[in-house]
Amino acid sequence: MSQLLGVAVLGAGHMGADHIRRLDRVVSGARVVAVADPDAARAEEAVAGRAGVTVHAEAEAALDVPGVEAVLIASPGEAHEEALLAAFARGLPVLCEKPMVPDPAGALRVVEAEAGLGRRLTQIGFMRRYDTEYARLKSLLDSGRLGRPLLLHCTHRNVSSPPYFTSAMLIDSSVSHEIDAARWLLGHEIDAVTVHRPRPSAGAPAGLSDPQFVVFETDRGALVDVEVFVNCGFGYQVRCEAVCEAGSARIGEDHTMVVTAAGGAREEVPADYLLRFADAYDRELRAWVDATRAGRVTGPSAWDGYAAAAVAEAGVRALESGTRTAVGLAPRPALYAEPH
Ligand SMILES: NC(=O)C1=CN([C@@H]2O[C@H](COP(=O)(O)OP(=O)(O)OC[C@H]3O[C@@H](n4cnc5c(N)ncnc54)[C@H](O)[C@@H]3O)[C@@H](O)[C@H]2O)C=CC1
Ligand SMILES: O=C1[C@@H](O)[C@H](O)[C@@H](O)[C@H](O)[C@H]1O
Repeated sequence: MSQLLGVAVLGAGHMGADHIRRLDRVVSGARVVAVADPDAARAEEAVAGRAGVTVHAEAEAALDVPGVEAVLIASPGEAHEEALLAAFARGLPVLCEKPMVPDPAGALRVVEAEAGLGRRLTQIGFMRRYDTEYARLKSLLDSGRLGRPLLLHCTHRNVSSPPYFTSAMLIDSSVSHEIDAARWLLGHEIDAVTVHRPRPSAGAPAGLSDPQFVVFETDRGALVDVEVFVNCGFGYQVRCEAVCEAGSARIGEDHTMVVTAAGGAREEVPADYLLRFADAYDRELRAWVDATRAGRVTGPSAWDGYAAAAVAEAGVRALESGTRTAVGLAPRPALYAEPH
């Protein structure tokens, strides 16, 4: 491995451009070597002013650039399976944005391909695991001081959704974070989903079922509810309260500054995930670069990516049918025997 980990970034949109900036300016130990995006203007804009970075229309061309030692996938979810398999074929470690692969059959093919290699190469971009508040909640639950967790109440609000957003994406794009966070915080698998739809907000695009109220049942008897509202109009809010046998713990309420002036107080609300989770993305990439340089793979695994896809797919079916829907998970390969 060279002194600075050479990274190819696939996809130079919102997340890709932000990760390129992060690899270049925030995280030490890595350098961006190649960027691929079919939108050449976007790729050029993302690498502007950076010497020694090549730009490509095809993902595989970027992977084959000399000096590429690892891959960061930030293309749309539908492109992830092909990119992951191409990285595996070259033995390259990967940080793949969520959703790992949106459809569970494709996600399982990725798991099987990695298990076939006999070693982990993939870390999935579930950045909440690197957020200070989530990490503190996880430590508290793991300590057992509050007894067994019984309920998680979650809120996930975005100011507005992108134009391509569908009702299913509230679950498989947005709630995918709560699916992973719940599995990780509780150490349980999710085995059933019910989705309730209140009347849609007048602030949501016509035809979008927004907000939604999602209820997950876990294999050890806990319940997780998620209010997801992606056109709330007022701010980016991600909250979670764990209710346990001997107490409760709440995160996501005191993240920003409170400004007191002119006889009143005003709490700032972040506008989007890039602001709310800025530190978490930094820590996520630092952990990935450090582990990769040390020849290790840590963090959310391809199995976690598959489990999230399977639960989300059951959630989308529950949304469409209006009924409680069971989640079917394939057997977990030995490679992923460690707890999530
Ligand atoms: N962890 C998080 O909080 C977030 C994660 N995401 C995830 O990041 C990924 C990218 O999302 P955004 O940046 O918001 O989307 P975006 O639409 O802003 O950018 C995607 C870029 O990928 C390019 N692209 C399309 N096909 C490609 C291919 N085959 N190879 C390389 N590039 C390709 C597009 O031209 C576009 O420039 C998605 O998986 C999304 O779910 C997005 C927002 C937040
Ligand atoms: O991952 C993300 C987006 O893709 C998704 O669309 C948003 O709802 C989430 O808040 C954000 O974290």
